[in-house]
Amino acid sequence: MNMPLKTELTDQTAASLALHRQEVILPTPAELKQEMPASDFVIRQVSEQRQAIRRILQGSDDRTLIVMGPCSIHDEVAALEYGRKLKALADAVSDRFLIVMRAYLEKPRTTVGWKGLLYDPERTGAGDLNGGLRRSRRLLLNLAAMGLPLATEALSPFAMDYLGDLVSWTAIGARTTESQVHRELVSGLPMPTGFKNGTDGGIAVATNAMKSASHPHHHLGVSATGVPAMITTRGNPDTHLVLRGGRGITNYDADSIDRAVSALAEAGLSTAVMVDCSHDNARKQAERQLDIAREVMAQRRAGNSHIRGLMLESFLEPGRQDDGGDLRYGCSITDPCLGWVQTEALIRSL
Ligand SMILES: O=C[C@H](O)[C@H](O)COP(=O)(O)O
Ligand SMILES: C=C(OP(=O)(O)O)C(=O)O
Repeated sequence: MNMPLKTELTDQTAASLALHRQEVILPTPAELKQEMPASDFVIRQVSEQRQAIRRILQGSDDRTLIVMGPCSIHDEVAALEYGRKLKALADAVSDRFLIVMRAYLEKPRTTVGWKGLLYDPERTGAGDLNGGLRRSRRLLLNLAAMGLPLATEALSPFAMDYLGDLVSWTAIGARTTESQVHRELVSGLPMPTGFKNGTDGGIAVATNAMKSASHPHHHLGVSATGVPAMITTRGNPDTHLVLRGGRGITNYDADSIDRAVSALAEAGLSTAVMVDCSHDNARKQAERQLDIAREVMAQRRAGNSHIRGLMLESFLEPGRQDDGGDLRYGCSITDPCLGWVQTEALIRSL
């Protein structure tokens, strides 16, 4: 196992650079995967789950894809308890829904804040990617062992190299959909990926992202063995739009969805749409997700076959809490979530 190692920078330029940044050596993706391998069974399961998601997005399976779970994971014990409950629910409704668990390990921040288990698992502010990578991979392995398909937000362009083999669906968030680096990343990802609309509610950034990510790219990266590499990607044919509202405006109503579908069709892109019932659509009030999910499913039942998925933020306990002191078990420390009781009742009622 690689021990953390602070590099000594020797020449003068490097010394001045060292004032601005420090380096802690991490395991390479290949080393971490060797230390914590995914079994052949899990690899096959992930591949089948990705295929099942693709079938829904392409319309050959008319179930609804639901990506749901905590806004962020800060406590692995609570995440595993949530995963067990979710798996039982997912099995019970599998004739109507394909449920994928949000196992979000990286959080994009509007300015600053805790960036997720991957970066700072003890939430001390000091950062610990060595610990975060291992704890993140262990958690995904344990959740995958339950048979759950897993979703993450792909934020760091490098994190997927460590964890992507366990992920069945991923999102590019509202704050990064416009980023060329993220579009290049998605172009090389092996799983279906949703691009969120921008934080201002505009969908053009997402349709541009889908076009860009469907093409091959060459970009600067790091190989599985940790050396600089030119990465050549194939283009990802399995991207779709996620409507999450923006700047006080919601976009889950029938007119907004129609406008989005027309824009996608005009651009020659997949018209499969997922509605994120949380974020700006819920105006950060978790309980609004209940009505939004019902309203969107009603549109679907009324014949809007472009609606293929929902996203929900849900955890064991409702609401959110500020981090620090005695934390309420199973309650979000980032955005507010539905509690489990509300979540289960909602899914069964849909
Ligand atoms: O989904 C979570 C948050 O909306 C996102 O990470 C931004 O959070 P922030 O505005 O609290 O930084
Ligand atoms: C940060 C998230 O969403 P968005 O990018 O829509 O804000 C999220 O889904 O956790």
